[in-house]
Amino acid sequence: MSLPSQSVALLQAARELVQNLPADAVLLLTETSLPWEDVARILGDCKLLVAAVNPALTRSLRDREGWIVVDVDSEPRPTQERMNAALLRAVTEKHLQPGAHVVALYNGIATLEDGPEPIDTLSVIHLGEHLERLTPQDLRVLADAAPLDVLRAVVELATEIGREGREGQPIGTILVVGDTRKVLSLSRFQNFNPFRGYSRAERDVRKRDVREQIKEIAKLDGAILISRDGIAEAACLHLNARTDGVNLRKGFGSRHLAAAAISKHTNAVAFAVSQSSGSVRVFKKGEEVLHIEPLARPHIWQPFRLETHEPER
Ligand SMILES: Nc1ncnc2c1ncn2[C@@H]1O[C@H](COP(=O)(O)OP(=O)(O)OP(=O)(O)O)[C@@H](O)[C@H]1O
Repeated sequence: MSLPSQSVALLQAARELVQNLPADAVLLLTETSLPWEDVARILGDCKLLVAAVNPALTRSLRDREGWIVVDVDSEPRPTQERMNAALLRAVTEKHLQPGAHVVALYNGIATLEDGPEPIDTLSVIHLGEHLERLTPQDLRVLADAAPLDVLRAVVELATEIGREGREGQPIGTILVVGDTRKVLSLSRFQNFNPFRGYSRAERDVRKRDVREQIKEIAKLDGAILISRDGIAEAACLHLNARTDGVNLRKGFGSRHLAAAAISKHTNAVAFAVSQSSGSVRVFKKGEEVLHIEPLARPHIWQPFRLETHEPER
């Protein structure tokens, strides 16, 4: 197998951009297997991150010195989202600095129904302030509330709810993670619990399809409670923790206040997704410890810049 000439040209362009801009790394998001020796030869000493839809494609690369395999889930999702997820993961795993410049190669123009497609697009991505907000240290601040993989899944869920809304409408919610018994004792159900009757596997937020279901549930009024091992336990909760002594900056309303208060009176962390801005604020012990501006809301979040270059023919 040899590299198609278009891929050769794109890889050469990526290498030149890394040297001349300069940029920090090449991110290769591939849907097909590639002759990796050729890729290595063309990219030379560029730092390379490889993310593949099918994990079998990158299995042989895991032990390769200097190459970094970034895991992305294999569920069908738009390329832009997959790339954002790969970049976010590369940052949280410390392969990239939050302010890094990355040359990304991927298939941006789908021509087949659902078959794997060759890379055809090159983008220069300047990771901006939105990612600076989400370093591994930040996640570690939350680490005693739940294991890292659960926190990552909840961060992803919260930012997606903030970014996407539902049926074209922005939505807000509160996701409370951990200390379930105490949280329930300080809450009341506003409606039937929609998670009732489902198995643990069907409520595990580490699974993408479960997160998709939860996005639907997030439309309902009230908070969603997730156990520290990542199982969605309850929704439609009105949080009743006392709010006196909770100091929030001006401009926050009752949703953020309720999130801060529940985190003050329990060992849970609370993610408030703002309906008005799409931002996610995480509270622990009554204080805001993390602020995440969702990616790919380009009309609002200017720091994320994307420049697309067509390959020269
Ligand atoms: N104690 C609570 N428990 C659960 N949800 C609550 C609670 N208080 C308010 N909410 C939710 O927050 C909504 C009102 O949000 P409000 O605009 O007052 O807050 P906010 O902090 O400004 O949030 P946003 O940025 O989303 O507007 C309510 O409709 C309800 O869904």
